[in-house]
Amino acid sequence: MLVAPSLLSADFANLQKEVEAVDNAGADWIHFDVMDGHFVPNITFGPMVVKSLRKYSDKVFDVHLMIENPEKFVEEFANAGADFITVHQEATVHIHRLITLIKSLGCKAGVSINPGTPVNVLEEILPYIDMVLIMSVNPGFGGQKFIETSVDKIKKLRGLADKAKPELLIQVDGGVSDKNINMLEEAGCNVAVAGSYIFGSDDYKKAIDSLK
Ligand SMILES: O=C(CO)[C@H](O)[C@H](O)COP(=O)(O)O
Ligand SMILES: [Co+2]
Repeated sequence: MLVAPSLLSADFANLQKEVEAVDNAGADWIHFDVMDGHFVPNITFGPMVVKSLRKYSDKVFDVHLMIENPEKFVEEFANAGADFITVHQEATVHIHRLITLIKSLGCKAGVSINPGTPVNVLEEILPYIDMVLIMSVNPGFGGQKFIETSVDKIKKLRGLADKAKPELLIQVDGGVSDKNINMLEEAGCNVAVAGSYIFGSDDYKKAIDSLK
């Protein structure tokens, strides 16, 4: 299981220190939650913050865009040093075009779906993408309760991916902790995003190790 601490629950006054701390604690990826106050009811940060932190970690920078009009901003995030750019299926009517743009910028492409969106909408796009992000809370905030039906969605997606794209990464985001990680792995998830569980603990290494 790859572990991606979500900076949403980090100390925003000390982001450099927080990135270095989770990097040293064994994080595989660093997860950036970009929110615009339109697609989700919260605002976080943009590409300048990603770029500023790029020099403090060589880990995979995993940018989760929860914004309207993502096509206008992916190039800036690619230039800022993003390795993965994940866009929401619900945020665009031209997902194939957007994926093609992300790949042309030299990034890996992910597509995310909200809890109310069925996995079937992804069937035709799977061959073109590197990762699906299953939201296991409604996007916008850290520290929410895990939505149990997400486990069945992961199983269903793993079944589709086995046929269309066996190497597809399945990422789960929202309410992930040591209580549900085994169940998520059994369902077919291979990247766990965790914000409040890691940054809310007093030992980042112990928290990350418990998810691995
Ligand atoms: O995308 C997100 C919210 O929209 C976050 O990545 C997610 O909520 C992580 O926080 P937590 O682990 O505390 O639930
Ligand atoms: Co996220």
